[in-house]
Amino acid sequence: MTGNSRGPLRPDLCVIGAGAAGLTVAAGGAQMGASVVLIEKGEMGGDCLNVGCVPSKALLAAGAAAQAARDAGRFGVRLPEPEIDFPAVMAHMRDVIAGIAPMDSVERFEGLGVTVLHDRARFVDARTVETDDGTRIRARRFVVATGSRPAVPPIPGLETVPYLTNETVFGLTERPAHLLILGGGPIGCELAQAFRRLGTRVTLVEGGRILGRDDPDLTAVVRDRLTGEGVDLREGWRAGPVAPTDAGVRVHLSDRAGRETAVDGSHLLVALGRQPVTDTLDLNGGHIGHTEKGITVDEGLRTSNRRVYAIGDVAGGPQFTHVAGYHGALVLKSALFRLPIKASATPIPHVTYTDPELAAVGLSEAQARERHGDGIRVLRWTFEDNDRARCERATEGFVKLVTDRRGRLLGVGIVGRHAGEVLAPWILALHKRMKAGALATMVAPYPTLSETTKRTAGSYFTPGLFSGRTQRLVRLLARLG
Ligand SMILES: Cc1cc2nc3c(=O)[nH]c(=O)nc-3n(C[C@H](O)[C@H](O)[C@H](O)COP(=O)(O)OP(=O)(O)OC[C@H]3O[C@@H](n4cnc5c(N)ncnc54)[C@H](O)[C@@H]3O)c2cc1C
Ligand SMILES: NC(=O)c1ccc[n+]([C@@H]2O[C@H](COP(=O)([O-])OP(=O)(O)OC[C@H]3O[C@@H](n4cnc5c(N)ncnc54)[C@H](O)[C@@H]3O)[C@@H](O)[C@H]2O)c1
Repeated sequence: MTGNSRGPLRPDLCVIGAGAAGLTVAAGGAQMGASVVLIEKGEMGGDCLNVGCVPSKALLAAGAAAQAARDAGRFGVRLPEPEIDFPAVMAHMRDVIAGIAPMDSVERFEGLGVTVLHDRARFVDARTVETDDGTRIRARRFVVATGSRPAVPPIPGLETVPYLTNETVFGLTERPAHLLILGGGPIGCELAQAFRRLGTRVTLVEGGRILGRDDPDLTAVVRDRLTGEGVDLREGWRAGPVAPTDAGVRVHLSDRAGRETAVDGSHLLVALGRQPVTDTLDLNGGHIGHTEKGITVDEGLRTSNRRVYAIGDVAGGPQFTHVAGYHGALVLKSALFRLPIKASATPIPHVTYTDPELAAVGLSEAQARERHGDGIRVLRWTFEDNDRARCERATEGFVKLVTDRRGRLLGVGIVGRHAGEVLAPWILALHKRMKAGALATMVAPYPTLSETTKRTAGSYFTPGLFSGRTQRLVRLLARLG
């Protein structure tokens, strides 16, 4: 780097935001020989580590431990109702974060040679970024990776009650008696199950249907489990005016038919989607086009300013940590090696970590019908037909595969135990544009949940394999001796 204390810093790469997206670029860039300035205004690691994936999965794990004790009777192991030490659960969650944090720390990044500035950044012109303390950076390329924050819609009265979002819920010190959750997306569903299993009464309000971007056949299984475990699920009800009560908060609900009702709780969690963090960047000053959905990028993740990339949640596409990391790797390829990149070149999987998990990659049945008409094939294999699932008494769920008429894989959805892990070979198969035969002919170890993969793919061939034609051929060959 050729910067000095008076002039601007002049790195090869200036990365704004140290979440999953920005850290991927900074670590990879520095290790590949580029000079890198990384600017972060808050905590290293961004949302995923501090207020997102990691704490939510740690709470789900604590909830799963409690539920395992409740369900142990099925195996002939009888345990009393588990006692939940909520402060200890939260300490477990913080300990998990603390264990991962060194990977994302200032110390590690400085050790890699990255210049880390703990400050807020904004564009002052098309090729200069400035931090609040006045440090100027004129980089060869900029990468905006400022992420997203919870969207808080203008629900009347919301400002009159203390409400939680993902930025505050993991800081609770006492277990909520009755948690009202607005929004049945991945955040709402995961936290509803985690808190319910940890002994909180939970009411989940969703204006449409839960996990609305997923195949309804798959979400039905998650719905059954949530309600079965006692989550009071109000689908089809939109949250309206909110008001404080003596014991907490009341939310008025209305449905499409114009009916009205209300729900009361001790705490309110708003999980109604995300909004990109663009407001303090002065994007217009940097000649960077944007909408309320995020920074506008092309297939190569470039903004309207050719020096500037935008990646991760702020780029307005699917909002997942693995997408942020994927974007980061692509940008390194483009910015450092000048190679062409295409963000849509590979299918993006997603997993919701409820129990049972819901995992999917590629097209859903509805999307496949829209694109390919009725010539598609839809194949299923249930967890009930899997011996490992039976041994573990986890027979809820199924694999749903969609292929074209020639057996080329179009998409797969799995709802069931460890669905996110079972999805892996399907992701590879879709990435490599394989046909069902490739998975049907592999040997899967017995008894594993992964046998569902082989069986589902194999069912593509069942009608032909066990047909009258095959039977006639076998009899003919037998007669020939
Ligand atoms: C509760 C919850 C659970 C989730 N669970 C999962 C999951 O299980 N799996 C999954 O794949 N995804 C999950 N996600 C989504 C995932 O957290 C995000 O997709 C991911 O964190 C996006 O990474 P990012 O780097 O784009 O943004 P972020 O992680 O938001 O990082 C952006 C960083 O930029 C900084 N910043 C912003 N503006 C400036 C500025 N002007 N100057 C300097 N710094 C700035 C911010 O402080 C922040 O640290 C979850 C999200 C939530 C909220
Ligand atoms: N496991 C994971 O990968 C994971 C987990 C959590 C979050 N995330 C990411 O974070 C994103 C945000 O999650 P989210 O759950 O906050 O948002 P979301 O957009 O997925 O879900 C918000 C839900 O709120 C509902 N809604 C909106 N207004 C409403 C109202 N007035 N009343 C009732 N319901 C209303 C919508 O119909 C929608 O279903 C996800 O889309 C995902 O990209 C991923």
